[in-house]
Amino acid sequence: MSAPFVLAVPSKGRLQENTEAFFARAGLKLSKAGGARDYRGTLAGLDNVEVAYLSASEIASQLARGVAHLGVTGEDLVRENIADADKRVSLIDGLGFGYADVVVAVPQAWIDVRTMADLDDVTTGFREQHHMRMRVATKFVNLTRSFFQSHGITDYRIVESTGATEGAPAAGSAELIVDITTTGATLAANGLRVLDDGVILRSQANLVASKEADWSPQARETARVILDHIAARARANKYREVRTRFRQCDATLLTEAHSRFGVEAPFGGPTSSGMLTLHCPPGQLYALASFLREHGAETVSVVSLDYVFDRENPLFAKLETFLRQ
Ligand SMILES: Nc1ncnc2c1ncn2[C@@H]1O[C@H](COP(=O)(O)OP(=O)(O)OP(=O)(O)O)[C@@H](O)[C@H]1O
Ligand SMILES: O=P(O)(O)OC[C@H]1O[C@H](OP(=O)(O)OP(=O)(O)O)[C@H](O)[C@@H]1O
Ligand SMILES: [Mg+2]
Repeated sequence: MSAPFVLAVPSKGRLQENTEAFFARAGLKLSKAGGARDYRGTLAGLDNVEVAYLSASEIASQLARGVAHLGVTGEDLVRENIADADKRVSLIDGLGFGYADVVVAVPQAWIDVRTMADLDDVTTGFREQHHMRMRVATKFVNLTRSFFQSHGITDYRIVESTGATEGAPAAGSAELIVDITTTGATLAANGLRVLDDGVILRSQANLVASKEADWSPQARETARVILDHIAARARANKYREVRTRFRQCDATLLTEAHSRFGVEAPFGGPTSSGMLTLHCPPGQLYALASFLREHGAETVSVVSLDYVFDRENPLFAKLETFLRQ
């Protein structure tokens, strides 16, 4: 039997729920054979796929090492945990959940420190006054180092923190922090404020491919099938299907509809009897329906799409390009 294709997904919390829902919407059902406590699962209909349930940071490491072929994890963890990330993994697609910003935050009481340049100014004075370097509490050691370096800040020291980082300044174990924030509530509750240019990374959950994994022809075929489902669902989400039929419907009208409403005509222009199927961005539906009726349509129907399978699969194309590099 050939080696399994490994898909690594988050094992807990909102990331797990969102990941399962995301795959389900794409028609790919994840299931844990042994129930909730099992850390191995399957993907319905794809026998050679092994689903590995892991922590989000472990997923980043396994992708770097090639233990998993594809995985779902946050971009922040990819950039923090994988040196030379763009060579070793490819961010195939942002999944629209798990949004979090990695930020530099200082005590609100530091009214003169609004920017990274201000921070640079105070670090030197701090060192002279306190005979130690300013301390930054974070678990994002690598992201912090490269961001501070890019701003020319060198007079600081990192204090590694694995939990309750926002509490470090009040507890006296650091002067400022680098951590993730989504709503900003935790920072505010701890009397902290993000510097104006202090957003290091805007992260979200991504579908990530590993370069090092064993990309046998069978593994590539499995990836193609998975990415085909995902791309078909993504394409379906972007549009609603609009149908109409009226005599005056012609190529000129279609050109105008395309430029005004961003519609696509996936099956070509109107037939000789004026039958037309369009794919229209959801926000433009009413405007399009009004336009078509103004030009002679009696009826315009609109339906949601579940999947749109195109011959071209941009996600698989991206994977292939990455594996060739
Ligand atoms: N409000 C949030 N809190 C924590 N993580 C979030 C939040 N919003 C999005 N994320 C993302 O979720 C991922 C972290 O998930 P999680 O905390 O489950 O993993 P982990 O850090 O590996 O596990 P653990 O916290 O048990 O060590 C990161 O990519 C992070 O950006
Ligand atoms: O900006 P906010 O919306 O307040 O979110 C940010 C906070 O949420 C997370 O903690 P969480 O409580 O999820 O626990 P975790 O660190 O174990 O993931 C994260 O570590 C921050 O502390
Ligand atoms: Mg966490």
